[in-house]
Formats: sequence, structure tokens, C-alpha cells
Amino acid sequence: MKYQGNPEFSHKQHDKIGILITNLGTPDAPKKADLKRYLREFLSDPRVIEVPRLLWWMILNLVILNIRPRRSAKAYGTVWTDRGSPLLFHTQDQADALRQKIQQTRGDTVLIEFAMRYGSPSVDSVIEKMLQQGVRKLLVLPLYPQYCASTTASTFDAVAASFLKQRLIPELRFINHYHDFPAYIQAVADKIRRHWEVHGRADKLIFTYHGIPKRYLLNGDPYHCECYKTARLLAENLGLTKDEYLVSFQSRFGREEWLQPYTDKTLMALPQEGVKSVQLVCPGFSADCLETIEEIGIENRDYFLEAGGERYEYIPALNAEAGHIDMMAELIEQHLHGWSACDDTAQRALLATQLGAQQ
Ligand SMILES: C=CC1=C(C)c2cc3[nH]c(cc4nc(cc5[nH]c(cc1n2)c(C)c5CCC(=O)O)C(CCC(=O)O)=C4C)c(C)c3C=C
Ligand SMILES: [Fe+2]
Ligand SMILES: [Fe+2]
Repeated sequence: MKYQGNPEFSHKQHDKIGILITNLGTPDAPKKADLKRYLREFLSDPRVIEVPRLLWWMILNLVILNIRPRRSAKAYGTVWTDRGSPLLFHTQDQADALRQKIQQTRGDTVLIEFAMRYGSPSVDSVIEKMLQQGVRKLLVLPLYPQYCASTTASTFDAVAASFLKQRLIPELRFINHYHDFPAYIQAVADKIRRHWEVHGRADKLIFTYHGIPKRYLLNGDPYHCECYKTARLLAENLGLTKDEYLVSFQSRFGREEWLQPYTDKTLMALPQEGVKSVQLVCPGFSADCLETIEEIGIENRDYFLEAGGERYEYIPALNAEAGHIDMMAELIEQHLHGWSACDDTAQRALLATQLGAQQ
């Protein structure tokens, strides 16, 4: 059978609204074999690596997958916890907290789940489960505040691919970005303010974002622009002047030029310019993960201190904090507008009665 359906379909079944939050995904364990599987899936995505397929297949399989898994496994080992990868357990906590919050007002007419674009739980398996549970309207929220084809559009691809095999596809809404959503700006700004209350301020506040190849920006990706807009809105909210903050881009991969200025090079240069203390925040990451805890929390700290810096602080991501969950709930409610779970139940009941009378 080409298209899957639910033979238990009933006209009396109440429609449900499904809310699916997603993030990038992470390896199952900090081991070479797990990294190889994870990196193969991730780096085979043409939305991530825009290079002719045959050429990339050779580079990936003959070079990268023979070198990187060992190195990355070591890095993941430094952030791994009893609950596994931070990205996984923070996303799980976010879904649990969101479920509690939204079900307080909407009851069990709404299902809230999380999925990962790469690795598990996969987008496909979670959508399948939600459809089986009666979801007929699906809202997808990729937890990337700034739109990027490599992350946001890739998530859309996975959702669309999952529908390809379904007989009954749900109504779909997809949140593209929320980089300028007031409650998101407020939540990040509040987090910075709370850090200042405990630790005081530094010479510079650095907004550091995951980079992408510069070529993607030149080909029309709005990510760079949305990163800068987020930084401007945060600076306005915090009352910062232009010389009190910086924007930079981290996590370079491969040899071509990525978005500049690079975070590592910036941190190496700042002490010579008289900047001795810095605070770093990652407004593009909704959950702490390898790229924030290890790369920003550890690796870049060393660069700054070795270059003569004196004080370096990383301000953690919003993770499953109440302010973040409230912001997500507000964003979701805004996008649920006009959707109610059972608005056609009465019509269905009527139809079922009519069908019954005809038989
Ligand atoms: C926040 C947005 C992200 C963008 C944009 C992004 C683009 C991007 N990433 C790579 C390559 C790698 N990224 C890796 C890890 C990683 N990336 C993001 C987010 C974005 N990536 C997250 C949340 C994570 C962490 C996952 C975790 O398990 O904690 C990795 C794997 C780690 C490693 O080996 O260094 C790679 C590789 C590219 C090429 C790219 C844009 C083209
Ligand atoms: Fe990445
Ligand atoms: Fe990295």
C-alpha cells in the first residue's frame, strides 16, 4: 500500500490539534560510531551542504567521516550528562513544560510532542504517532529563532517528506522564525539582566550566532539579517550603545568563507583593543548544546584568556526556564488563531447520524 491510513478512522472521533516542537538533533552517545551515523545523516542533507552531490559524497565519505567522528566524539564527551546530550534533555524538558502549560487551558484536545531533525526521535516517527492519536491540525515550531534554509527549511523538508506517505494529511501551520517576536526579545533580555544582577557588567556583551557559509547569504538567505535584527532589538531593550556590544559568528565548518566576524578571531583580538572582560550570549540557540557549552563555554574562553583577556562569562540559553516556556506558549497561541480542536465535531456527528439513517 503506497499511502498509509488509519483503518480505525471514525466519524465520531474528535479532531486534535498537534503541536510539534523540533530542534536539530544530536548523537545517541559520545562515541565514534554514533557520531559517524549522526554526521552522515546531518551532512548528507543538501540544505546544509550546498555542493554538487557527487563531489560532496566523495568528500564526506572519503575524508570527513574518517576524521571528524573521533574529534567530535571527544568534544561531545565533555558536555555529556547522566541524562544524555544536553540538546536532547533540554528539548524534552521544553516539551514537557509546554504540555503542562498549554493543557491547563486547552485540556487534552491538544497534543504536544518534540522531534529532532536528525537522529531520534525523528520528525517522521513523531508525526506518525500524532496522526495515529487523532491529530488533524498540526502546528510545527522549529526552535530556531532566526530563519535559515539549513535549519528551518530543512525541518520543513522533513515534515513534508513525512506527509508524502500519508493518506490523510493534516492541516499544517509552520512557524518560520520568531527573531523579532517581542516576548522572545524580552525573555533573552531578562536573562541577560538577571546575569548582570549577579555578576555585574563586562566591557562588552557579545551576541554570538552559529555561522553559515557567506555564499548562502549572497544567494538570498535572510539568516544574517535576522541575527543582526535580533541583536539590535536586544540592545534597544537593554539600553546598550553601539560600542557596548558586538555581533559575531561561530562554529565554522569547512574551508570556504563563512559569515564574519568570526567569534574566535574576535575574542583573540579584543584584549589588544583594551577589552579585558566579555559576556557572551547565544540568541540563536534555544537550548544549550555542544556549540554553546563546549565551543563558547570552554574553547573560546581559552582563546580570550590566552590573548590577555581577564574575565569571560557565558550566559546560558533559555532552555526550559519559565520565561521561555511562556514565550513559546504565546507564540503558539498566536499561530493557533482560528483553529479549535473540535470545531467540526457537530458537523461530523450530524453526518454520522445521516449515514446511519441511510443504512
Ligand atoms: C542554530 C542554528 C544552526 C545553524 C544555522 C547551523 C548551521 C550549520 N551547522 C553545520 C555543521 C554542524 N553543526 C553541528 C552542531 C550543531 N549545529 C546547531 C545549530 C545550527 N547549525 C546545533 C544546535 C548543533 C549542536 C548539536 C548538539 O548535538 O549539541 C555539527 C556537529 C558537531 C560537530 O561535529 O562539530 C556540525 C558538523 C553546518 C555545515 C551548517 C550550515 C551550513
Ligand atoms: Fe550547526
Ligand atoms: Fe562547533
